[in-house]
Amino acid sequence: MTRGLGRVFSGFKRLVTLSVMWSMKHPMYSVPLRSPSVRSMAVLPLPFGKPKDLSLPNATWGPEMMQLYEHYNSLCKVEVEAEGGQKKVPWKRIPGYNRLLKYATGGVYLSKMIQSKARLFTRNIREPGAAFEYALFINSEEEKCVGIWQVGHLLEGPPGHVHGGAIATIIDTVTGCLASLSGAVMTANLNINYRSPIQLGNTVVVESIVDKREGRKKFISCKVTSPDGTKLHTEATALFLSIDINQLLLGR
Ligand SMILES: CCCCCCCC(=O)SCCNC(=O)CCNC(=O)[C@H](O)C(C)(C)COP(=O)(O)OP(=O)(O)OC[C@H]1O[C@@H](n2cnc3c(N)ncnc32)[C@H](O)[C@@H]1OP(=O)(O)O
Repeated sequence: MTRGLGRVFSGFKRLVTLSVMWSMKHPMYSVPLRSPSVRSMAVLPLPFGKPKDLSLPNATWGPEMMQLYEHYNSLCKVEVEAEGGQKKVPWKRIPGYNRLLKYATGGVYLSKMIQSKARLFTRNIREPGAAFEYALFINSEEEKCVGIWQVGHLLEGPPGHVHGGAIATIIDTVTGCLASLSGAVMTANLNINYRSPIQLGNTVVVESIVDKREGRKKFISCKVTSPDGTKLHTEATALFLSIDINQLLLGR
């Protein structure tokens, strides 16, 4: 039974992987996938339901998180003048899902059944409010990404405060989202200065901008502050390299 299902899954593996990336329109995979086979696969229906957007307010969001969400969400409705007298809405909220890939190729120790349960690291914990609650907003005109994050009790490092690795995850996600605006990337380098600890349960704002580009390289900087911007928690710089997503997925 398991073997039979495995065979069905492996047949669907590439199809679903690529369809999901396509259907979710995540900036990380926003470049059109060009091979004809990929294009035809993308229009086929998914064998599972529409993914739930988790970057929307839930009952665990505190007042600061809600205020920030409403602020950035309202920016997503503001039109600005673009070239040729056209109107544009530069801010967009990035929907947040449990996973980007249903069936990634996986490493040698990952069975096909387990692969099918793969989840985004930041969406690993199902309990709302327990870990990372977040929403990402991107401004493609200014090449800027802002993340609002409420950090739950399961992210404890030093007593009562957020683990440095969890902060690195937050920074990697926000800077990675910005870097992947024009195609798939991988983090090559992440350089973090922890300035002041973040209390568990607090909300922080993560702002990132593109500093420089050089060929495949994107240099991005990032700041993590309190919601009113008065307290600096963390500063970071990151280097992202654009990659061929097909090579990554096929493990070449
Ligand atoms: C919305 C959700 C977003 C989440 C984003 C999450 C992103 C991630 O976490 S990615 C996971 C963590 N990252 C990884 O696992 C990456 C592992 N590393 C790799 O795969 C590869 O080393 C990779 C892709 C970064 C670069 O490899 P490759 O494409 O072969 O590049 P390579 O030829 O070695 O180097 C290209 C250039 O970059 C430079 N470079 C590469 N790595 C680095 C580095 N770490 N520091 C500085 N420069 C570097 C090289 O010196 C070279 O420079 P130049 O062209 O001037 O000579």
